[in-house]
Amino acid sequence: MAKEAIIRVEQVAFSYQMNQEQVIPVLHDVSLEVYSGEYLAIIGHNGSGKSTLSKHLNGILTPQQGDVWVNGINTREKARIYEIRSQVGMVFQHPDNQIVATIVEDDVAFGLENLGVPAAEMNERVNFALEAVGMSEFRHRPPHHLSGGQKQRVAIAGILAMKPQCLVLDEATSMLDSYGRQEILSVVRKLHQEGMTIVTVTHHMSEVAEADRVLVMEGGQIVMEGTPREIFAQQERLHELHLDVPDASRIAGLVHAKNPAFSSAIIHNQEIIDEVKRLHLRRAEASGT
Ligand SMILES: Nc1ncnc2c1ncn2[C@@H]1O[C@H](COP(=O)(O)OP(=O)(O)OP(=O)(O)O)[C@@H](O)[C@H]1O
Repeated sequence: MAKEAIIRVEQVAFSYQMNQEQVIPVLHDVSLEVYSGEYLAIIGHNGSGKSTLSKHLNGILTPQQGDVWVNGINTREKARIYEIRSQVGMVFQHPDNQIVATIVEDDVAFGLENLGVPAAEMNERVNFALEAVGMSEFRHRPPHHLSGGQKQRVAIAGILAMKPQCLVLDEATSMLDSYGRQEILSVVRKLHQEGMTIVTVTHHMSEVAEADRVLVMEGGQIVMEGTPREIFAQQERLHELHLDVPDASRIAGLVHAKNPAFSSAIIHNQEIIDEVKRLHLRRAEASGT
């Protein structure tokens, strides 16, 4: 069955115009599709254009050349921007900058109020969204009493209340401690399992290992594409691009260099344990013990 694209980015170019003399070219002829139900990770070193690209996915930025289509709507159609943003929602790096109300449930309802959703439906959607991120019990709390991870969950709930098809996370875990990151990752994992399309921009390679597909950016272009396993197998190329691999891939690469029987195609911690067990078993069988 042909894959259905929710978002199409076609030959996009974009520069930031600082003043009359200074222009910073960032994206150069970038094309990609985001398919319904996939988990896509976008990686690249600082300044490679990931955030600028992600801001094109729901019309926060519009291309200077090329087009971006969200379910067939061109993001240049400013009259349809709410429609676009209710289909593709974005979560940013700083939880504090995304929270506008003084009570959690009002914050989650904020976007719906702007859309003029009737009160009964609004209540239903806020309940659903808070439940989905595990924040129902905090609904009457002021957001500034919450931890970073909890605030990000409220920000995600505000987007889920709009019933989007696609959630774009732009370094949404980078300000959080490891517990906060795990909170967000488990919410995102669950949403994806339930069918939501996820696009994540991240520097955390262990998060990338969870994706279905990875795009690597360099100098405002997409220079690599593949599954996490395909991408992380190319450690030298990633090194040239100043990118890391998950700890599990690095360890497997080191062991593989000493013992080629140990697989280097490893991206998850659990696979290291499985590989050690497999080799032990093989050795035991070979020695007849
Ligand atoms: N609002 C802006 N005004 C001017 N220049 C900008 C703006 N936002 C980004 N840039 C510049 O555009 C280039 C690409 O930035 P962008 O944030 O898209 O990259 P990135 O890959 O997301 O980087 P990082 O990993 O550091 O977040 C950088 O040179 C950056 O300084």
